[in-house]
Amino acid sequence: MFKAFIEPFQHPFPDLTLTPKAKAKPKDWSGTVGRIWHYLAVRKVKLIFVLLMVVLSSGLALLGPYMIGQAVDHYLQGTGTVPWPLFLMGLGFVYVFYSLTSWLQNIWMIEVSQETVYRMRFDLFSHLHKLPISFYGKRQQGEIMSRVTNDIENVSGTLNSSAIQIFSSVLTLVGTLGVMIYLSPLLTLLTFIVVPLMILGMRWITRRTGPLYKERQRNLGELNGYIEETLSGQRIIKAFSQEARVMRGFRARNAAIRSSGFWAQTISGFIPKLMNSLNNLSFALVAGIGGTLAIHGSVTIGIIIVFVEYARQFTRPLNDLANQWNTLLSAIAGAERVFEVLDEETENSDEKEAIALEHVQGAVTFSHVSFAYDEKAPPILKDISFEVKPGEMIALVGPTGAGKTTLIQLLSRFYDATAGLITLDGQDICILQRESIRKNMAFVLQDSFLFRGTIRDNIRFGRLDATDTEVEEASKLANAHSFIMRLDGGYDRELQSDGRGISQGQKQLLAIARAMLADPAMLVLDEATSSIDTITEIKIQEGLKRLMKGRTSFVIAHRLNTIRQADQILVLQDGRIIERGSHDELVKLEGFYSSLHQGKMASLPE
Ligand SMILES: Nc1ncnc2c1ncn2[C@@H]1O[C@H](COP(=O)(O)OP(=O)(O)OP(=O)(O)O)[C@@H](O)[C@H]1O
Repeated sequence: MFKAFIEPFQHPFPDLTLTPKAKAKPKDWSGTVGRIWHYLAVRKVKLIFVLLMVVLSSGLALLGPYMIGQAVDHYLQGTGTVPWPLFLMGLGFVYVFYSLTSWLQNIWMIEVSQETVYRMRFDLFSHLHKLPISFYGKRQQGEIMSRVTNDIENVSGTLNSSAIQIFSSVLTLVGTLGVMIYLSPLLTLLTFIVVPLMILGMRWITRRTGPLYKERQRNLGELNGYIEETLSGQRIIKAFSQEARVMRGFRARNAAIRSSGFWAQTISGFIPKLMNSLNNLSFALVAGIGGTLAIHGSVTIGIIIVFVEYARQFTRPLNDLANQWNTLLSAIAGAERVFEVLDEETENSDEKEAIALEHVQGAVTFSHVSFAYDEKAPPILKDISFEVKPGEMIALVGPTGAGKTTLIQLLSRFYDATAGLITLDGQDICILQRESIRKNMAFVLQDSFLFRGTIRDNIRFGRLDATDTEVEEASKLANAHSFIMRLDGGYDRELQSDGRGISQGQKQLLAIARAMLADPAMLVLDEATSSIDTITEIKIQEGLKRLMKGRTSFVIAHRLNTIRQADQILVLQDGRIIERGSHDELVKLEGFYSSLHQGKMASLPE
């Protein structure tokens, strides 16, 4: 139960947020774009250069056809000799310079967008480490991962290509329109007759594809969550032969992505077709009516050449706009999902004046503490009161679901009590910094989490500045040294994620060593229940005994023989303390504990 939430918090990450960000929730599209701009603005100067290059390249794209038209008219009308070598050099210069500005714009924008997503990813990841445990209870890990990876990648891709392309397209459109009106208002009108049709068509299409892209991102997150869950649960899936059921679940989620992806892409696939058809119509109008006008001498051939070229040029940005629009919508959907997480209240946000406890003694009191995970649901802990002196050992006993883990969660402030008071060394824990409480607590759990890395690094997770000698000393006290030395590579042996490759008992010995190194004033031990051989168990018990010496220890007990020495045993049932005292006192009481002890209950009741 503890495994998933405790260890990552033993060394909470400092406040690493890179970019100050607007806190308002994105209620709409423009809110999200505004927040992306916040990130982009970090590279303002580069961005200005990019925009300058876009303006230059758009201008050069207009200049080329204009020069060709002018040359043709000069030649046909015989109004002057065309200095061909100079003209060709000029034209060559325009196109080379056009390529250069486009290339520079591309390179610099890649830099801006990579910096943007780097900061976004960083902010998101560091924010994730500041969120309360309740946040993780509500979501699948894979779904959260999808936001850090897929959604952010989506924003990156769009910034690289679409954002600048859209700006460039708008510029080209406006520029083309200006020159066209200057050359021939009538031909301009003919060319632009198709534009309202294009806009209507695009609006019709994007209105349908926008929600589909959003749905696709959501489906992708859902699929990632499912994959993560089923991969980490492989052992159970195989043990219960549930492969077929898992495949059915996968198929349904995969099909949902296929369906939203299919419709989004099919409908947006109409855009180029629509644009092409309308483009051809515009060509035909310019060529047909323009040709007739040229015969009557109202326009020159050069102008018609310029118009045909511009007609192509202005439909290309329109085409691009339509295509990029979809990508942009999909990126905004991704960014919204990222900002949604960034807007989640952090665990520390209410603690500006919180006190840091330097030297914790380990005196703990609970007085009339009640707690409910959900305000509307009945409380899980009811009127809990007890007192622990520094260095005492407290055992928590009770049936499953009695509230033992919840009680510890309140002490470590993963949740705050709904009523009552909890103190540590006489201070209300609500006015203490969470970090200072957790730094003074270590957890040794049934299934302790180990990270990918060497055994040495995993032990050093208890105290990052510990020397190699200190790591080995702690391992010796924890009874872990001898098994580590027998392993291939010893302390440098690489562990796979979650300590796969070593046994359950060995994992526990490493967890004891880690806690020993952390040297905290308080300990939480979730006793191993089974699956550990007798010799290893003796070693673990010995290690734990040394670890508990002089520290306030809370032991969640599953078997009674290990808690005989406890200074206090609290028997919990349905969130209440029903019995309390030492082992001898409780046996004499002839109540719940005594029945357990005499073996009247084969195991703790459900
Ligand atoms: N995150 C949560 N949200 C809502 N309810 C929860 C949550 N965690 C635990 N509960 C509920 O709170 C009750 C007490 O759970 P808790 O884990 O504290 O019991 P426990 O005594 O430690 O049990 P076990 O020995 O099986 O670990 C249970 O009914 C459980 O369903």
